[in-house]
Amino acid sequence: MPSAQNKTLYDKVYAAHLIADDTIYIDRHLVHEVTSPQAFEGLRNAGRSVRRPDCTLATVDHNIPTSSRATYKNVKTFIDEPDSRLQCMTLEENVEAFGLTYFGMGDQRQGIVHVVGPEQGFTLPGTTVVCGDSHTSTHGAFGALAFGIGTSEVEHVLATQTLISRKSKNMKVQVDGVLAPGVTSKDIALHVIGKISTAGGTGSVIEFCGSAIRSLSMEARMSICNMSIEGGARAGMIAPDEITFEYLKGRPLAPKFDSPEWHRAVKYWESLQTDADAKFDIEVYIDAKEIPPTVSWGTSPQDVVPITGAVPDPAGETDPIKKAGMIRALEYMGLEPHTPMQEVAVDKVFIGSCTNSRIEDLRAAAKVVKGRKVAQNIMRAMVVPGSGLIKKQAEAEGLDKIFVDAGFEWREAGCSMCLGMNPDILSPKERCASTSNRNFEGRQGAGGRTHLMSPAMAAAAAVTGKITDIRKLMSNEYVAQAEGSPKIDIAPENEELVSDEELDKAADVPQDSTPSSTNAHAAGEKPTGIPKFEVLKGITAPLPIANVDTDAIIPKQFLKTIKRTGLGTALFWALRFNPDGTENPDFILNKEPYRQSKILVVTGPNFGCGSSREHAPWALLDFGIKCIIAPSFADIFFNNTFKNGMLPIIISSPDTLSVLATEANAGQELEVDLPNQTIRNGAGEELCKFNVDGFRKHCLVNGLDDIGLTLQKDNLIAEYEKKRSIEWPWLDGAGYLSKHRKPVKVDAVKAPTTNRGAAKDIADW
Ligand SMILES: CC(C)[C@H](C(=O)O)[C@@H](O)C(=O)O
Ligand code: SF4
Repeated sequence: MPSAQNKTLYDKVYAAHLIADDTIYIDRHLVHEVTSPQAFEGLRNAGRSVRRPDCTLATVDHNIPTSSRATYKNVKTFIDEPDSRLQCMTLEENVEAFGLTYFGMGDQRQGIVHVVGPEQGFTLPGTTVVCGDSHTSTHGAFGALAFGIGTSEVEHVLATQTLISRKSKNMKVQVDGVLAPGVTSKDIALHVIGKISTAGGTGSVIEFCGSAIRSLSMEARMSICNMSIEGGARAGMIAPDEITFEYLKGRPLAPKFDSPEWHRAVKYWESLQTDADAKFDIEVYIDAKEIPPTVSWGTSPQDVVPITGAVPDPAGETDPIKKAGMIRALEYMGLEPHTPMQEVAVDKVFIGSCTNSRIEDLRAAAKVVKGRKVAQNIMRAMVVPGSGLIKKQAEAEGLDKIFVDAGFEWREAGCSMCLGMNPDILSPKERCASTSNRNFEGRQGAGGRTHLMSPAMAAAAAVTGKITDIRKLMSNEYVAQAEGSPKIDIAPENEELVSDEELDKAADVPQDSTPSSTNAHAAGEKPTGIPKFEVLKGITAPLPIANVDTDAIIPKQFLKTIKRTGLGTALFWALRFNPDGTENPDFILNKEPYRQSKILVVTGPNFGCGSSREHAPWALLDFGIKCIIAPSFADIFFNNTFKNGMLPIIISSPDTLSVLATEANAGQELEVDLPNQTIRNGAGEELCKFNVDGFRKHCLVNGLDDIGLTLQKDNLIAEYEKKRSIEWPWLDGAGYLSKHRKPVKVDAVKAPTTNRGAAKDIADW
């Protein structure tokens, strides 16, 4: 452990939240409709309450249509797609039943969860922030330790306000110097990922530092931290400074500006700097002037080239797994090696997502678009602001008019075509210039082709009809600022909000309840169960693919369920099935004996990268696969498997992996013995040993659910909360909740009548 003088920012925030044995306190929990239904269901089944409703903020973003809300009354009548509607209605029932602050579709503050948190001042320096969403890394721009979690962990945080989180490695990405004109924080992010790869940050928390980073606005910093998950990192962080404090001034959920509490908070926030002699496990140095406007060519965020570059040639790649991946990516993307990127025509343009949908992004795009028209060949160009308040701000500045005059659609806030869980999708083979963060196969729609780039570059592609070097369209006034622009109210008294009395009535709130008294069940808490894992013997399927992302393990259309079961048929959907729905006979799990597989041996690194969707392990489990062996795993996926009684095994020796893959290729069974940490062949001969974390092994072998175990530490959690109230009083029950709602006791939680149509309409509040 580093001494008091040589700590990184991450070391400091982690240490300040440590309660016991890798258990950290969570200050801020953001919730959305996709990854929460099963977590709330788990709470209900165990009779548990939400420990800190005052530290929890919910909104809908992934499933909602981005069409005009002029006729909006409620989600039940507004959302056509039944599964999307069900997921949003389920969230509304849950926030009502558990007494949580919620920004619904009728509320101007609704938006993408990672846009809303910072905008409201819910995200603060030095806090721990989690959400059932991989891009929670965004909030690290404030010097918060912010990371995505799976649904089981969402349940853990709701119930305990803590998380079991092992200390990660410290990684530094230092970018010094001045960015060249036309180069934005999105280009920094893409350039860094191209350099370190999508697995480069695995097991690490990245601190972004250096003069180029310091010069960035908060919004630009958020775009970089947002994409640190694409670099495989657990989280990205930037030390707070004057730019951070300036951004937080006047935010409704931040300490009141210039109050004694504000000054106390700023003093603390100023201490959140990496000490001069702190050591990092990994260091990456980049000269800002070497970063060009950057664009992706393939199906992984690491597949990037400078805008002046060309599509790469797999012929030059010697690693067989990488070469096969490149060939597949080029075929999927419909690109020929050596094609100059600027000759690639696009069909659609998407400006939005939690990476690039903030006001500065829209201003940068509008500057390029102003006085120009969307090119003839562009079938659809959309601007989707990240929140209702950003939309309002942009309209006050007249940006909507610039976009609409040019031929863009001006939409309502949501995730939209970033992943297309709502109606905004690409058709097969359509090519999109997108400001989002992921270009995985099928990400924006089955068969759709995504090129990642900055908002200015996407705007340039819209007006020229092809991928374009932004520098060709730039005028001298190109700056991401709007001097003297009108300021809108970011804490509007929302007419859509129902009255306090109605809220209290709706939640049946006991007036005397306090946050720390909500854990009515804590004292007698017994650990409940997950399936035990001891010895697993079975057919093992070989998978020689690198960077298998969770979108590939289970695509977005299957995330709309509110259950954990029945996802086996969706496993590896695009690999297993042809576009016409027939089976792809070449895919390993469609062959005998692999249809019966219980184990997967993956020979490429970084299995399970990308999204935090726990649907990925649920789908594997439902198919029958309980153990995955791979050279490395993405962090969130790795955690999620254990929570479901599954065992991910890291085998980093290529020779050992090849022995296991040979058995698998021969259709032989393997035997995984967890108590003895041994893998044997079908005849019982030992092939290798493996390592596993002691606590995780204990939970798996004994079938223990760690929520129950954590709740046994209730006195430590309560003690920490007392200390937190004294040291950082601004983190308690502030803002909207204290104004509108009180937390609920466990026995006041009413199970909703049903998750289906019979449930009563719930207005936004
Ligand atoms: C739905 C959610 C689990 C997912 C994530 O974790 O990232 C989504 O936001 C995405 O971008 O793929
Ligand atoms: S990455 Fe896309 S889908 Fe995921 S939270 Fe951000 S905007 Fe939504």
